[in-house]
Amino acid sequence: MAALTLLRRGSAPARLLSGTLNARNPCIGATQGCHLRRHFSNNKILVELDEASGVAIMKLNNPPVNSLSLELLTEFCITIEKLEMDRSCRGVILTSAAPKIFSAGLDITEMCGKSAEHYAAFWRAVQELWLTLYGSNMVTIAAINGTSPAAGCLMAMCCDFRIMADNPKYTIGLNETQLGIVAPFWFKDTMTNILGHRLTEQSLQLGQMYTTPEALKIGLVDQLVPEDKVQSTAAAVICNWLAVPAHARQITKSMMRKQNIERLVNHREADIDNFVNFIGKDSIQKSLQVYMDRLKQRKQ
Ligand SMILES: CCCCC/C=C/C(=O)SCCNC(=O)CCNC(=O)[C@H](O)C(C)(C)COP(=O)(O)OP(=O)(O)OC[C@H]1O[C@@H](n2cnc3c(N)ncnc32)[C@H](O)[C@@H]1OP(=O)(O)O
Repeated sequence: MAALTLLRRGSAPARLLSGTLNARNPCIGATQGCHLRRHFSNNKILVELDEASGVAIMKLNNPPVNSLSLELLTEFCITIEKLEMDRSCRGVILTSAAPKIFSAGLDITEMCGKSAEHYAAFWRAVQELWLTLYGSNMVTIAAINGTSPAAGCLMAMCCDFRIMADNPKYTIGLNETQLGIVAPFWFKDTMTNILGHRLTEQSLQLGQMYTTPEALKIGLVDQLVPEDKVQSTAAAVICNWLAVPAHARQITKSMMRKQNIERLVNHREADIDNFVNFIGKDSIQKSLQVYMDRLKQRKQ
């Protein structure tokens, strides 16, 4: 099932056309103290949906570093699809349940020493995450409360707005080349739409991880706030986004993202073949192993 919500629902979806009392300002209910909260979680994702505001807080919960395993990727897509179908949900704040780490990116162990079938299933799930999140009709805000390399950064870049904790220890970026691997074209396209061609080229070639002031300066994140203000700022920002007429905002989002989404949809199988061939190479397996060994040695 291709999770192409924006393309599937190119015009305003029925659930929004049906309207609600607070359709113009969905945060009114929340400020009036009318809180109907629903909690649901699967193994790796915690969700709290406030029906008054229409906002779900979605927390990645895969300790110690929220690496994106096949299980987490699958649960992530199911959760977004579920929220997308839920009439009472119109926006998602994506954040981490782990202290200091938003997400360590793809689970490297899923890309080491496994079969070609496993690599293909894993990569399909990574694609699905991107299609689901980047193509979501909902307002999506990344509340980046920790370091966020590679696919962690990609997840944040898929969102409509990025708020990051202003902590000198946190970094964010697409560091794939540092692992000896190459970010695929749709990672590159996502970053290019945010940073522009020149900066993306430099950033990808160097596998650059940015400090928080650097990330703000180049526009990789939209706002820096003190660590204890990340969630409250995200809640305030999402209210502003939800106050815009939904159908107009959604069509605009679709217009801006459609080309990138179609590109992956049209080349999905070739992209999987490419990944499987690339990641299965002895030299690439060696690079990943060296990288993992270095990570472990840092601790000793
Ligand atoms: C064609 C191919 C394209 C593929 C595109 C790839 C996209 C990706 O996302 S690749 C993944 C890139 N991620 C990274 O480079 C991050 C690596 N991790 C770190 O830099 C650090 O772990 C940290 C900054 C995220 C956290 O540091 P710290 O709090 O000091 O925690 P540890 O380093 O001690 O890590 C704890 C534990 O977790 C393991 N681990 C860390 N990252 C990953 C990961 N991405 N995948 C799998 N496992 C990871 C780490 O090895 C430690 O394990 P143990 O030693 O067994 O405790």
